[in-house]
Amino acid sequence: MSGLRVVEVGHGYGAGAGRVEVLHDVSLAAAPGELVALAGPSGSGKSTLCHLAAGFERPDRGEVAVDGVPTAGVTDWAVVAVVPQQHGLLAGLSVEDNVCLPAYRAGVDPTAAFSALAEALDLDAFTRRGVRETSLGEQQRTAVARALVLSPRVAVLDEPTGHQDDDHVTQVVAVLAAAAHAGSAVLVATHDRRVWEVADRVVRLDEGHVVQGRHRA
Ligand SMILES: Nc1ncnc2c1ncn2[C@@H]1O[C@H](COP(=O)(O)OP(=O)(O)OP(=O)(O)O)[C@@H](O)[C@H]1O
Repeated sequence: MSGLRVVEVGHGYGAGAGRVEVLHDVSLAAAPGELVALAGPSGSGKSTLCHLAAGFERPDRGEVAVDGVPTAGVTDWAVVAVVPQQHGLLAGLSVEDNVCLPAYRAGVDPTAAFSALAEALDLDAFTRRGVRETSLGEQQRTAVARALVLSPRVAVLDEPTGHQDDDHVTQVVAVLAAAAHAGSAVLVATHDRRVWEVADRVVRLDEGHVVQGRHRA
């Protein structure tokens, strides 16, 4: 199956008595063109699942793959791109260079994608500024733009609206929906109902178990 596939994943941290089992037999999928929201209480395992989906870690058990290839071996942001909870921007670079970095690395001209994302995410007023001289919300939107600049096959976003006001939440949600509409498989870990409302599916985690899925009415 194409897109993101998580099959019977178990994952934890530490060893011996201090071992914490975080994910238990978790399966989910995001097909190309689908926006899947990952919901659940704090500590339920959303970020852990995002890390695995992004390929930052290899699952202890089960499989996490994009188009059949384990994400842990994928470094190409045209295949899997991510917005980590802490954004992961390069502090020494401008907003524009952060957004365009995946394109520079891939040898792709980012001009058209950058200007569309900068306008859609209200970055235009500070694109030449260093990211250190921008607000946390601006940094978060910069990280969203960076994840989408190559129109990745899979985009994984951890709480991408957490630092946004209402108007900017609307912009981020619209950009994520547009990315899915354009063919990306989009996985969004979020407490934000406004993301759940546009999602094709909401997968809920509780203590590392999938407890329900909801198809949009
Ligand atoms: N490196 C680690 N070592 C040990 N335990 C960890 C580690 N990372 C996460 N955990 C634990 O795993 C559990 C799940 O954490 P995770 O960050 O995935 O939850 P979350 O659902 O994203 O929470 P939040 O909504 O607060 O961001 C928590 O109990 C957390 O303390």
